[in-house]
Order: sequence, then structure tokens, then C-alpha cells
Amino acid sequence: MLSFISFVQRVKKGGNPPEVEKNSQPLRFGVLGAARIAPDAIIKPARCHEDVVVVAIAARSKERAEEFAKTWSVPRAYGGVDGYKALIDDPDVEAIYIGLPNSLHFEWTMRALAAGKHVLCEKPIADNEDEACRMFSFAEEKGLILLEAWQPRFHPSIERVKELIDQKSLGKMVSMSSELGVWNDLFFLKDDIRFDYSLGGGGIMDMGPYPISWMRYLASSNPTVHESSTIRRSENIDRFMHAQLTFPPSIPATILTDSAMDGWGPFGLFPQWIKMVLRVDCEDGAIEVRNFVLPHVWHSITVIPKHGRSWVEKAYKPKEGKGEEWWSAYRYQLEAFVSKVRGQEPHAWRTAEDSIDQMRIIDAMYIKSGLPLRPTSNFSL
Ligand SMILES: NC(=O)C1=CN([C@@H]2O[C@H](COP(=O)(O)OP(=O)(O)OC[C@H]3O[C@@H](n4cnc5c(N)ncnc54)[C@H](OP(=O)(O)O)[C@@H]3O)[C@@H](O)[C@H]2O)C=CC1
Ligand SMILES: O=C1OC[C@@H](O)[C@H](O)[C@H]1O
Repeated sequence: MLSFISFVQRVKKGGNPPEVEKNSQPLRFGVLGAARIAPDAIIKPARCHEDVVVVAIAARSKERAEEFAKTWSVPRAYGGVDGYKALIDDPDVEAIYIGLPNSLHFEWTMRALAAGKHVLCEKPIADNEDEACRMFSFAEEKGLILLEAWQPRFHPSIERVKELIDQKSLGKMVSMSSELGVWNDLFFLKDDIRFDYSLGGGGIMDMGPYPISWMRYLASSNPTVHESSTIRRSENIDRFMHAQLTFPPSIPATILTDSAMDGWGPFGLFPQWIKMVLRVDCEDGAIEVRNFVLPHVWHSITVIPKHGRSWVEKAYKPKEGKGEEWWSAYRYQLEAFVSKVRGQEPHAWRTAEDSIDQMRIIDAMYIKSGLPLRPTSNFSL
């Protein structure tokens, strides 16, 4: 009962966070694309961050930009064919949030960096490893911050799981597995960007960043991809992927993603509940993490020793440092981004190398399953 009440309180406050008083010179963000994820990923976190304001939004249509600006109280709206460019050129904007289709992450990150802006760009950072390398090397050349927005990395829950593994009370890690599946019609549009190869779509592009990054972080290493099989939605788009990997020295791992799980019951008429389980088996027990995608909404960390009783943990607030029970993973992410821009040590970070390695593994999964890499952008500065 208590945990249900705290769930309701957390979701209520996290979903509509309080507006806090701002510092005298907060970091001024512009939002590129009136994407569905933008309110959760940047607008709401900015509202409750004392050192951030969102000053502008750009969308392909002026009406859409104005509507978004009105809904979310953003002072300036840019639209039309030059809308994105106008936002980037706005001298008042210091940092850009990019929530565009994956195929546009490269071009608009490069343009934003060229204009001297820091960038928080959605996951996956690019269409492939080659693009990711070029983006991070340009950010370094410009002395600007570029962060791939993979929010679970910043939430206290992942830190707690890592701590449980590293303290070795369950012994050494022996294997990992994860399942991430959603019922198609529950989440996606008929013409979703995720189903369009030219926009960098694909199931493992969209869902893969979660299990792959969790596993890489928990193992503190990068895997080799051995095998990968898919059920396709269309020619180059994986709906379902099952991949087998090995983390060094010889820890096997399996990853399953499915963006259109079959329904259940007569004729599969009823939607399946979302599957979001990651399991780490160790010599003397196991850990199961439920909801490793949006851990702030709800999660559970079940510790299952081979000898003795299991227990369940939750970690919404860090043991030390800034944070509140109701902070979303996006809010924690913004905290880290701003610290980095301000030259302070963030509580967590995702390095260039980390994001580039991540793209290399996604590429390897496509190669192993006989699908082409997502297309490299033709854009050049
Ligand atoms: N971190 C997370 O939790 C999540 C991250 N994401 C990531 O965010 C990004 C956006 O996802 P999502 O919000 O679901 O996507 P949407 O389809 O809702 O938004 C994509 C935006 O891209 C813009 N856009 C520009 N060119 C095109 C084009 N040719 N076709 C379609 N849209 C275009 C549109 O902006 P406009 O018309 O307004 O200019 C649109 O609002 C993806 O990279 C995805 O992986 C998504 C969900 C969760
Ligand atoms: O990043 C994401 O997180 C949740 C998923 O359902 C969604 O497709 C994806 O873009």
C-alpha cells in the first residue's frame, strides 16, 4: 500500500514538476523538433532545474512550433523550412536538445556544434559508428559538450545494481539476459519514424540502447556479437531481434527486443503487458531488474541469493548528492549535462567512447543479422 502511494506521488510530481526559481544566468536551451519525447526529456526537467531555461522551439511547421511554445510556455517559436537553422543561429541559445529522427542526429548535431552550441542529442546518438565518431571528434575540436541522451545511466537505480554486482557478495558475474518487448499499437504511430529505414529506424536502433548500455555498464566492458537473428517488419527494419553476445573474459549474454509482441487470448486480441526484464546471473545468485527503460516511473531490483531469501530494492534517490524521489531519469540527466557545461564533475556521465562503442555494437548486430547499417548522412559542413 505504501509503495503504491509513493508510486502515485512520484508519478504525479514527476509528471508535472514544480517550476523553481532560476539562477541569474541559467543555461539557455533551444529545442529542435516538437517531438513526442521533448516534453519529458527537456521541458519538464528544465522547469525544475534552477540553472536551465528553455528559450526557443523549432518545428518544421510554424503552427506546430507555436502550438508547442504555447502549451509549454516557451518564449520563441521558429518554423518553416529555415526554422531549425533559425533556432541554431539564435544568439540567445547556448545549448540544443535534439529529439529528431535518428538519421538527422548527425546533421543537426554538427550544425549546432558549428554554431558554438552544446548538444544533448537523443539516443541512439547517430545512424552508425562512423557518424558517431565524427560527431564526437567535432565536439572535442570545438571544445563543446555533446551528450547522448540515454537517461537510465543517470538514474540512481543503475548505480545501485552496479554496486550490488561490484561488491561481489553474489560472486562473479556468469551471464546476462534481457527481454524488452512492447505491444505495437500501444506505443507507435502507423507511420512511426522507427519503421522508416531512411530515418534511421529499426527495432534495435530504438530499443537496443537500453539492454546493450545496461549490460555494458554492469560488465564494465564491451561485448563481441556472435549471432543475431531478426523477424522483419519490412525490408530493412527489424521488428524482433535476438542476439547472442560475449562479454570478456567469457560471459555470455542474450538480448531480445520486440517492438510488436503478439497479443494473447483468442486470436491474440488482447495486448501483452510490456516486457522489461534484465537478469544478471552470478556464481552465488542473481539480480533481476524490472523496468530498466524508465526506472523513475517504477522499477524493482530483486536480489536472489542461491542460499537464503530474496529481497527487493528500489533506488529513486541517490545515497549522496542531489536528487529527489520524484526526479525522472531525464531530470538526473539534465543535472549531469549542466554540471559538465559548467565545468563541474557530473554525478554520472556517458563519454564519447561509450557512445561510439554503443553504435559499433548496434552496427555489429545488424551485420550479423544480414541487415544493412543505417544509412550514413550525406551532410557535410
Ligand atoms: N530517451 C528516451 O526515453 C526516448 C528517446 N527517443 C528518441 O527521440 C527521438 C525522437 O523520437 P519521438 O519523440 O518518438 O519521435 P517523433 O516522431 O514524435 O518526433 C520526431 C520529430 O522529428 C521531427 N522531424 C524532422 N524531420 C522529420 C521527418 N522527416 N520525419 C519525421 N519527423 C521529422 C519532427 O519535428 P517537427 O515536425 O516538430 O519539426 C518530429 O516532431 C528518436 O531519436 C528516439 O530514439 C524517443 C522516445 C523516448
Ligand atoms: O527510447 C525509447 O524508450 C521507450 C520506447 O518504447 C521507445 O520506443 C523508445 O524510443
